[in-house]
Amino acid sequence: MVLEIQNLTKSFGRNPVLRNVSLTAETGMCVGVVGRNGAGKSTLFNLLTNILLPDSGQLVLDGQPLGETFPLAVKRRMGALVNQAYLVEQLTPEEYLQFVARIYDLPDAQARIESLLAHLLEDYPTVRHKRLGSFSTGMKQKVAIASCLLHRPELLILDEPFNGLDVFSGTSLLSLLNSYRPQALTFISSHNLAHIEQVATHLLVIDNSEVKYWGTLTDFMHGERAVLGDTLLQLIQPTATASTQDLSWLTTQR
Ligand SMILES: Nc1ncnc2c1ncn2[C@@H]1O[C@H](COP(=O)(O)OP(=O)(O)OP(=O)(O)O)[C@@H](O)[C@H]1O
Repeated sequence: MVLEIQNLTKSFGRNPVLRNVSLTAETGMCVGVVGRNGAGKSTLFNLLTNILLPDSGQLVLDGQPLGETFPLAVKRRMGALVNQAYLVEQLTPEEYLQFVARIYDLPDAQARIESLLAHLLEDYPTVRHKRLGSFSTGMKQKVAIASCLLHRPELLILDEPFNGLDVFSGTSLLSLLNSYRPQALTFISSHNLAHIEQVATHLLVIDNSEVKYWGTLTDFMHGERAVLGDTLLQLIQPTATASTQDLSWLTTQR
């Protein structure tokens, strides 16, 4: 799969969020999308999943422009965790994934469902009969991630998948994503740059509505064993200064 993002531009009212975002990426790449709060990462993911329409620009998949409404056949090739993970809270995790399997027309998904849930939810045997409404934030997140992977998507879009995950679950998800990487083109965002470093092959840095960097992670780090966060700060906040706000009312001793 080859995805071309061509000059995507999006504003909300008078607020330009993305300007002329362009790149070409293909199966096997994992693109880490990073930038400050409000930089436009989720907006980009919403454009990639047809939740939002661009003001201009387009997406081209394997040479075919996707148009305003992505064809169903294209949507079936995608798996996405965007915005707040939405689950049917009355269902157990297994029932929910069976529901997702039906949407994707997967007749024999039971073995997949069992193995994914058992991998992602370490206490699966004890929680398997509980309704999702009673799950913790992190447990819900893991079920949502399982629902994105069930149909083996060729385009995997994960907006902040590590949110709510404990250190063990985060490590387990990293290993799963690294194993799955050759099967798909993955876009992933995270403010935890240690996670991005461990999973991304490529980096897309968005700042001030524009692409500040697009390329391999290795090139971004100039081939050095630098810390990704430091290199990123140099790029998007070269004259970083401490806040000048007077917060002594908060920080002085009582
Ligand atoms: N539906 C909307 N209507 C109006 N403005 C929006 C909408 N969605 C996002 N925005 C604005 O677009 C900008 C980019 O938001 P977006 O959620 O894409 O940022 P982000 O990079 O994902 O941020 P974060 O790291 O905080 O999750 C922000 O200024 C936000 O206020």
